[in-house]
Amino acid sequence: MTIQRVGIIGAGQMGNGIAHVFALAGYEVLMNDINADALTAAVQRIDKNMDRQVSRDAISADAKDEALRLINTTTTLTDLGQTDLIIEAATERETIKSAIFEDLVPHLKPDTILTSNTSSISITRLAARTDRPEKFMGFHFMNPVPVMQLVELIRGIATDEPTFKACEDVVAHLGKTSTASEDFPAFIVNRILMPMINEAIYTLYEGVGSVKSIDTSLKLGANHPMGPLELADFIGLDTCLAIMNVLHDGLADTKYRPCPLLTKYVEAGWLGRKTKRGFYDYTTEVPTPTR
Ligand SMILES: CC(=O)CC(=O)SCCNC(=O)CCNC(=O)[C@H](O)C(C)(C)COP(=O)(O)OP(=O)(O)OC[C@H]1O[C@@H](n2cnc3c(N)ncnc32)[C@H](O)[C@@H]1OP(=O)(O)O
Ligand SMILES: NC(=O)C1=CN([C@@H]2O[C@H](COP(=O)(O)OP(=O)(O)OC[C@H]3O[C@@H](n4cnc5c(N)ncnc54)[C@H](OP(=O)(O)O)[C@@H]3O)[C@@H](O)[C@H]2O)C=CC1
Repeated sequence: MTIQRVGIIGAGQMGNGIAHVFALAGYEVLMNDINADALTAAVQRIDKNMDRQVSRDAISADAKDEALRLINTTTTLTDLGQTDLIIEAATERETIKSAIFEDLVPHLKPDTILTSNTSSISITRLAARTDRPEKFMGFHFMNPVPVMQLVELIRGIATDEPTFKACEDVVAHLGKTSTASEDFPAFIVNRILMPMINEAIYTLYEGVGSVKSIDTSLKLGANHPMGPLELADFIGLDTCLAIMNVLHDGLADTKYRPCPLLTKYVEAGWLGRKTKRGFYDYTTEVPTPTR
């Protein structure tokens, strides 16, 4: 099938990045969020990120204008009924995602492909809540979407080959690279990355090192572009905790136990960059380590 109209659900940091790359590749984008302010902020963020690309000659000013023209927004989920491909990028909570798919399905065309950008949640279980598990799969972008090359594609147990191939072709059309993962908790990237981040938080919790020494160690000692605590703040500590819980519950192994300090930060509402406080304080011009 031809994919031209793409629906994106959730206009947070991932949703706006996904809308950005689809519009630049010439797809019509309809972005949905429960919060109208989130949609306004997402379009402003896309505008700003595209300006940066224009100023660095990565795209032309005309390409930016054309891409912005292709992006529309709505707070009404059922408006997404006529799209060819849906990418759900709402908050990492299974009850939220399941409710979205259940509300949406009766309004979809029969051949619309449904996907989730979930970082960790079972694709098979989400698919089972819809009328089309064979046309459902994981479409996992990395953050920041306009910069990161990878899209992880996840087959649920029922995903059929034409659906997988259609998504593979879309990733190629976006100019990105896909890898295939089977449907196990947190797939490939987060199965490996998130325990590393969680271990960095344990290293802080046990007093082995400060925020600065842990991040500097990994940046200069292992050539990571960001230290693990800086990266946790960038991803969102709520999302990191949700992923650790999916690993812990899904694999029933204590090695995935979320660090109690991570849990405490999330309970405090210290979610990282998005709330201006996490392992760093972002209210100062240069982020300040908090421990
Ligand atoms: C949790 C999950 O489910 C899965 C995940 O996503 S895990 C997270 C995966 N992501 C990572 O690991 C990111 C690690 N960090 C990095 O790679 C780098 O720090 C970074 C690319 C984010 C920034 O790199 P940097 O060298 O410090 O910054 P900078 O030189 O300013 O930017 C590099 C490029 O990224 C762009 N950029 C930076 N931040 C951006 C953002 N938030 N949105 C869009 N573009 C951005 C810049 O415009 C620049 O583009 P050009 O090369 O075209 O000029
Ligand atoms: N952060 C990251 O680095 C990555 C995240 N992901 C995954 O992408 C998804 C989104 O993450 P991210 O963008 O970081 O999260 P954000 O918290 O930045 O954004 C989530 C957005 O979804 C909205 N939302 C909540 N419920 C609904 C709903 N029922 N319908 C429509 N929108 C809703 C939220 O609104 P409100 O704020 O009002 O609740 C918010 O605007 C998650 O599944 C996450 O695991 C994947 C790769 C990387």
